[in-house]
Amino acid sequence: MLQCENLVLRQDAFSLTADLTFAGRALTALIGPSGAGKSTLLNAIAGFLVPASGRVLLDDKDLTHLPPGDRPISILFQDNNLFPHLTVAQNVGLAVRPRLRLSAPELARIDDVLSQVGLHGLADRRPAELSGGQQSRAALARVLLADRPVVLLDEPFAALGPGLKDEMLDLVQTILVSQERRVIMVTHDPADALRIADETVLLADGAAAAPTATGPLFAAPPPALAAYLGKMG
Ligand SMILES: Nc1ncnc2c1ncn2[C@@H]1O[C@H](COP(=O)(O)OP(=O)(O)OP(=O)(O)O)[C@@H](O)[C@H]1O
Repeated sequence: MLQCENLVLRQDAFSLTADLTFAGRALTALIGPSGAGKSTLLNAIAGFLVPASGRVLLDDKDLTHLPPGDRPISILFQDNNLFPHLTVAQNVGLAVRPRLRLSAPELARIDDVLSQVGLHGLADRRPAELSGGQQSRAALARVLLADRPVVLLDEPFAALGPGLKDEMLDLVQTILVSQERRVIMVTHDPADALRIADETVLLADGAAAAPTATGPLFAAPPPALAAYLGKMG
């Protein structure tokens, strides 16, 4: 169970409060207007932003003051998930060996995760030799190899066309959720949340609302969500 306990997050004049429990093994979407603090909240969970107050807990263990690399958390961003000078296998291997001295069992495991994401046979390519969708799959393969229980997605598929984005969302659901990872996904798009998120957290007006079942939330949106959906037209 992941908890944001009485968190207050500040970035210059911006402030966000979050008192949330991400229970069970659900996939949660974070949605809300631009600048509402979606990335800020993910960064605090991942350890890139120190809270002004409050705690981040995973299964009752206090993570608040652990550096990002020591947290049992993987994060995927929209950009810069892959190093251009490294092959796909090396990019994925960074998850387990920062210096890339990979053992035979590790190389076999890399082959295995590449197959899981549909990149069998492309291990020796460089990112520039892959399509956008294949690059996303390679980044996801690294998350699989890292094998951390919490996975944070900060709109990693936003640059893909709608068909490819849906394919990646489905892959996230079928692989990560079936492996019982705790996935929290930032999105601008209600369709993404409705497609794969069991529950959704609305961020608006400086606060994160409690996680709510996604279908019912969008079927009867509270005023702040209705305003956001209205602006999306
Ligand atoms: N490094 C920073 N320094 C100062 N202010 C920042 C910094 N990063 C973000 N902010 C501010 O914090 C607020 C929340 O930003 P954040 O990126 O978390 O919003 P978001 O909901 O993820 O937005 P978007 O949907 O546009 O990505 C914004 O007002 C932003 O200007």
